[in-house]
Amino acid sequence: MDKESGRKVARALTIAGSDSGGGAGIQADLKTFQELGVYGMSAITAVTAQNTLGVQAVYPLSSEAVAQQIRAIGSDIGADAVKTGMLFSSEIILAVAGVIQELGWTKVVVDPVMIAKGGSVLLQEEAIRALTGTLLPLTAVVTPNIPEAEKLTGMDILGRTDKEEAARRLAGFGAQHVIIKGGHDSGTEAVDLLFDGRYFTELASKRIATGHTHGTGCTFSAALAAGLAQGLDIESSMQQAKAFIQAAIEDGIHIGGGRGPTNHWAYRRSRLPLSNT
Ligand SMILES: Nc1ncnc2c1ncn2[C@@H]1O[C@H](COP(=O)(O)OP(=O)(O)OP(=O)(O)O)[C@@H](O)[C@H]1O
Ligand SMILES: Cc1ncc(CO)c(N)n1
Repeated sequence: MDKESGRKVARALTIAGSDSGGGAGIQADLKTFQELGVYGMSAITAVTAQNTLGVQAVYPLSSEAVAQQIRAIGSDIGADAVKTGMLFSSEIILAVAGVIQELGWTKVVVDPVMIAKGGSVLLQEEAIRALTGTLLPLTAVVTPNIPEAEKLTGMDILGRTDKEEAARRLAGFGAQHVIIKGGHDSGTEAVDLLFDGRYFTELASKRIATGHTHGTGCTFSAALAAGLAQGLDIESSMQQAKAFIQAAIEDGIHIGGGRGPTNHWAYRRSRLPLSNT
């Protein structure tokens, strides 16, 4: 609660890696929270030296440093929703899961970031078991892209039936909801599949032909967490997140010599009333 205005302020925390280029990771998450009117906070897991051309170096923090940042927030400010992004190692995953449990947070969005679009490793191979074994049981929504869903479940995903089976397996690890994202699919639409443990719902949008897709997954999961922080249910949060990322991709920012970032202010601008001037 803001004591002076008496208004309740929605608060969201991202636990993720820093992208020096500003298009993905912590930077994308905080921009997204801000654009959606949510107070953003961060616990940094690793610093990456990164730009539109790729990841040049990764410097992970100690699991203690990560846990302390989260506890600092939990013991004072609090968070209405949390998202995780790049977690890098099993030590960091175990620490994050431990503190989330300690603080009793339930609106937890897990984006199981593994490999950057340029191919750099953002999650060590041996950490996959820690993710499925300790973090997914605490998760309200897990948001893998197709290669991540394949890795987590150990199965190939070739079509809709496989996607459904993978979603069931991810729910089997304890995630309450699963969204398998369709950015890596072929086809004229980008179709995201939501599974709530019983039913499947699809959310499709026109696939945009663009090279400016750096940070799409981070931005989508941050928008999802922002919606949950604001008290929306999972389906409404997903609709808002899909509209947010669609606008951000459509209006990509043309900077750098490689895969450019999306435009985090495009959604707000698309909703502004037209001026008469
Ligand atoms: N070209 C596109 N056109 C429209 N929507 C897209 C496109 N690419 C991705 N999306 C949407 O963006 C969101 C993120 O999906 P995507 O599969 O790209 O995530 P990701 O691979 O995890 O991203 P990242 O590389 O940042 O980790 C989803 O809602 C997806 O449907
Ligand atoms: C720090 C960071 N997190 C996530 C991604 C995935 O987009 C990235 N490239 N960098």
